[in-house]
Amino acid sequence: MAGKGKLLIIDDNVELLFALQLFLKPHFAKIDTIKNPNQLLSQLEVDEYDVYLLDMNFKAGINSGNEGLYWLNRILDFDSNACVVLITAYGDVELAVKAMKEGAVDFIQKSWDENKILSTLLSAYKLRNSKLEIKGLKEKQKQINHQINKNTQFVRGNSKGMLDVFRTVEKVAATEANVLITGENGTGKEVIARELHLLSHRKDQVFVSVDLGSLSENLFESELFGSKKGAFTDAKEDRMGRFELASGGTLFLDEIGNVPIHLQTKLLTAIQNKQIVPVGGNSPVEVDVRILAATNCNLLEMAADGLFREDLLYRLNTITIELPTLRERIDDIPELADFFLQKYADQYNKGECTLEKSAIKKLSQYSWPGNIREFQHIIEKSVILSDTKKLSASDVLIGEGFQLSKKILDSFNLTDNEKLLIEKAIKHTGGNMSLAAKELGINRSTLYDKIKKYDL
Ligand SMILES: Nc1ncnc2c1ncn2[C@@H]1O[C@H](COP(=O)(O)OP(=O)(O)OP(=O)(O)O)[C@@H](O)[C@H]1O
Repeated sequence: MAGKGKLLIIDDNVELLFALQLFLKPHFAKIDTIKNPNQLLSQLEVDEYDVYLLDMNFKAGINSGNEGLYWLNRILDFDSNACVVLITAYGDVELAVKAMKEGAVDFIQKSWDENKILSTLLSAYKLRNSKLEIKGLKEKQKQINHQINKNTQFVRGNSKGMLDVFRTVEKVAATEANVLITGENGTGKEVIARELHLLSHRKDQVFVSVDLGSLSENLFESELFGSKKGAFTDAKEDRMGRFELASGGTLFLDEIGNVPIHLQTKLLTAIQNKQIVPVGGNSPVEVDVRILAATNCNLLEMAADGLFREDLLYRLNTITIELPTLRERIDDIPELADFFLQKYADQYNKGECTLEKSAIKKLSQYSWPGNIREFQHIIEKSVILSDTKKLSASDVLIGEGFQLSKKILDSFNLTDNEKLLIEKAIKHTGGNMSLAAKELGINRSTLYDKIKKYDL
């Protein structure tokens, strides 16, 4: 069976070239040879090789190996994933080590046996395939990131509060500073974190978000730091945690104020040492992450009350960005309304829709305890239910979902009662979704799922 891969042999010993070509022919799809290394660059212009077998010494009498090192570097300049195996004079181990430091994958000493040279070259070919696979995956990751980033459109707004926010965002994005983003639920903290990532040097790497508010204490460590096979009953294989997944990119720690104090210590150690130890493992793994964190809690107050570690707070809040509530940025309501109107009109095939002045007025007068998240749901609901393309005040369905309670007080229906309890919890906590979720005994993402499901 014919071999795979292309091999280029560069050596000034013509007999050796001939012998090697004959012996290796069945194992490679193509073998070319060059006896004068000066022809190497022009050869690389015409063809691409998987593996190179390169002599270290070309000129009779000069055995410094420098010429081999020179050509090694030219090949790597041309293709950084090239797999170059060097032929060294017997006893030239020091030189071979130097060459491997410069990027050669292996070396064989002259007067080799045939099995040794074949196995070295076939291993180099395997390595080449792995390198190309990694290159392909990195490229794919870049494309996927690019696609995700393209889809995350948002409204910057022109209100004074948001202009201040973006002034800070633009100053700190390109730095490696950790940023703490504060603001009520639904004000767009994650949107701002993504924007910071996109404007940073890490933009081609991943943005990994973790909702610490919805992580149970049991899962906290394994989710963040990963786990080794056998660490607990269900750990059937090694699993990477969010820190390691985000390495090279940005890690967004959402709802940081909900982390119990004893777990804060573990978080601090990981951030401080830039190392994590997976659950069930004993060796630390280096991680290179930029930390962005968000909360709707007042961490300074929590620190004063002994509920949040001060040292962790100072690690996180090198820069703090405070997002205004929607009721503090009423000026942005027309732009936001237009943005979501177009978005949902497209999504539900409603054609070109517009909002009449009365509708904008109604949207501007409401207090928006759930901020932009609530605003977005109201526009979505209004687009779905309206019979007209020109939406007026009566088509804007603010507060319609909260009519339920009176009707079903005496009902034993489980769904109705679940809706009622959710409504009550949201009202009781003044729209604070984390607190409402806590009172209901569910996590925040489940609460959001239910709000969407019941159209509340
Ligand atoms: N400026 C904006 N433009 C468009 N959409 C936005 C904007 N800000 C927020 N949103 C939308 O509002 C919703 C809530 O935003 P986001 O999750 O970023 O808020 P948050 O403050 O992190 O919320 P929470 O505190 O509940 O985690 C999301 O669907 C988001 O896409």
